[in-house]
Amino acid sequence: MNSKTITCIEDLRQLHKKRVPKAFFDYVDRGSYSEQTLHANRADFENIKLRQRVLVDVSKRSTSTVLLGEVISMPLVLAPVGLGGLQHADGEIHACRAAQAAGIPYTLSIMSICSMEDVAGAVKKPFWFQLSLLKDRGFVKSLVERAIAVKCDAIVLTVDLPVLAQRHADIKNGMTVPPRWTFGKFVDFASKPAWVSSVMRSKRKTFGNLAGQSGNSKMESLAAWMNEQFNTSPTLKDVEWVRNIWPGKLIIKGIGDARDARDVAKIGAHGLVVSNHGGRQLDGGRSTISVLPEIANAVGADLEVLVDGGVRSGQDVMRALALGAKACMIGRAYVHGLGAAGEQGVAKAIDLIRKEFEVTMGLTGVVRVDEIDRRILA
Ligand SMILES: Cc1cc2nc3c(=O)[nH]c(=O)nc-3n(C[C@H](O)[C@H](O)[C@H](O)COP(=O)(O)O)c2cc1C
Ligand SMILES: CCCCCCC(=O)C(=O)O
Repeated sequence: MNSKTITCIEDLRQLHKKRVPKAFFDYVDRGSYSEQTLHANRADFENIKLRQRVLVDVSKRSTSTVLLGEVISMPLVLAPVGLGGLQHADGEIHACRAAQAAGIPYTLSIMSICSMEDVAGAVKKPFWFQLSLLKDRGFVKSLVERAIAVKCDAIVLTVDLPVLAQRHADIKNGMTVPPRWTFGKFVDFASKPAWVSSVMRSKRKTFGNLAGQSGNSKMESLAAWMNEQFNTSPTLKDVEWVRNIWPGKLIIKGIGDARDARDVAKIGAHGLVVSNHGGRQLDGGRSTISVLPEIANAVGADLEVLVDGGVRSGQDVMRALALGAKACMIGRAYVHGLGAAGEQGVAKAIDLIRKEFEVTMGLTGVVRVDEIDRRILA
């Protein structure tokens, strides 16, 4: 990667597309059904106009903030992303290292290729772990115990997958468990030799956290196991159950309605993420940035509100903070960096957003993160 000619997240996306087989790139890039929500997430950010302020001393700016009691270098968190290790060999380790070097939290997906023990053994600081309420509660409990043992900082409990939506591109690309092989796919893989030699040769190719679960070594039984395990429609009682078995910080991810937000505040979660799973679940739903103000109003100071979905720049981070978020999560923005160039690519994605955020602070007349509010919006 020629770091100097990469000037925005879209450049990393183009490089990612060039380097990673189409099925894996589309798995990241695309959304569910007609992709209306995927596109609304972006379009609604672009419609929020910032107010230019000058004649204010902005020579000394700080992007740092406090999130859930921890000082972080900017209001940004890497979101949980399944199958990261198929974008780049040991992808989750690369992403976590880049986040920690940049001073921001990293969230490991339950559906990662590297297990939480693999990541903990390869990085210096604690990270966040994303949990799903699978049907086998004994197994969920064992994941929580493992998260305690590897000293995870927080659990991010994802609740927006009560049923699984369809992603047309994944079906067309044979991005299924087990994968469907076609002649076209072989040709595509052959045109990405660097990816093939690293990812295909990597010893880690299946879901690390699920090792030992129903036939994890056999793709067919893993598919059946996953379909059964994810189809559980959890309720608030289940969230309370996690609250009772996890002693640390708990963040509920996938909230899109003020009623759910108030419920989550009542059961003593520390934070929530306004999220529609990056436009990969409910299609036809509202963008997250348009839902954020009503959720921030509904919970007030009871818990910390994060938002994700469509964040691609430091300007987007400013818009989200102005509308009530304490921080943003990014998914695709960093995975494009991961697919493009591993740890260096993720570091580049974070750095691009950090620099844009810092400049945007200066051009909207603010020097501290806690000064950002609705007044910076036109
Ligand atoms: C390829 C991919 C895999 C994802 N896997 C997970 C996951 O395992 N768990 C989860 O809670 N969210 C998952 N998400 C959703 C992200 O955590 C996040 O909500 C979303 O990417 C935010 O939208 P953005 O990509 O536009 O930033 C995934 C998203 C993508 C793009
Ligand atoms: C059985 C489906 C698991 C999906 C896990 C990854 C994910 O959340 C995604 O959006 O993709």
